[in-house]
Amino acid sequence: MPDDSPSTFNPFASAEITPPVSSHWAAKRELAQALRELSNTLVTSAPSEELLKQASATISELNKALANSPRYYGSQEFANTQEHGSRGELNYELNAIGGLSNPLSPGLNMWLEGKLAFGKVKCGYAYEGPPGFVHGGYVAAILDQFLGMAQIAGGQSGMTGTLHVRYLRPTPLNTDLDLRGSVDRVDGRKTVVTAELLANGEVTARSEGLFIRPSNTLKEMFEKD
Ligand SMILES: CCCCCCCCCCCC(=O)SCCNC(=O)CCNC(=O)[C@H](O)C(C)(C)COP(=O)(O)OP(=O)(O)OC[C@H]1O[C@@H](n2cnc3c(N)ncnc32)[C@H](O)[C@@H]1OP(=O)(O)O
Repeated sequence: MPDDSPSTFNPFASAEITPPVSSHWAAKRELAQALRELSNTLVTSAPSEELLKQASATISELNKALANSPRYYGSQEFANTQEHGSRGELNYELNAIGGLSNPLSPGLNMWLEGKLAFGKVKCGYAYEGPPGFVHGGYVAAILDQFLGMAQIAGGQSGMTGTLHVRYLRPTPLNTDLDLRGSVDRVDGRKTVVTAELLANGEVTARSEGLFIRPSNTLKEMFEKD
């Protein structure tokens, strides 16, 4: 699984949101944001059935128009075109948790300051689990992605082998959430990373992840087209 990102591309260099690599992705980010707003409206409104059906029909038409364009299934297929950015850059657009062009992603922003990792995210009503609070599965997903980035400070990257989350108190919706983490230890192909999720300065969840740099066999599996 070679890193084909240009050496100048480091989305984790600062707290600034990494700009899109092209006007194509800028437009997609806008559409993804509009879709997030649509999701938020859908789960927080009670329009008439007539308006709901009208909206379904309009959106289906729009979907047909968009689907009738070149299709690339997954970041690797986009990268293979050599027109839509490297796989590293595409991760920043398409990733399920941090991708800004992916409307399902809450848009986790992450960066490294020396050996410390930081992150910011906000989850709207579409992420509700317990009333008024973020679903625990999303909390775990955010921590998984964040720990996966933080492991870079240990000098290698790998897949999540285990993820432990301790939910200390409910994580509020519609609140700026902060993450901070660091590498605890590196042992051969294994990296252990710890992180905390905070709301209004209070820790709501603590986590530890074991990341394993894949064996050659697995790497070959990733590399095959
Ligand atoms: C370049 C990549 C970029 C990867 C890009 C990074 C993105 C990270 C951010 C997103 C995070 C994700 O969602 S990742 C997606 C969720 N995770 C996954 O789907 C992972 C699925 N599992 C796998 O692909 C595999 O099982 C691996 C990679 C975890 C390990 O496979 P392997 O490389 O063949 O490992 P193997 O030789 O068997 O074992 C090596 C050592 O690790 C131990 N070990 C193996 N698996 C586990 C495990 N799950 N939990 C604990 N320990 C384990 C073994 O006992 C052994 O210890 P010893 O005998 O040496 O002591």
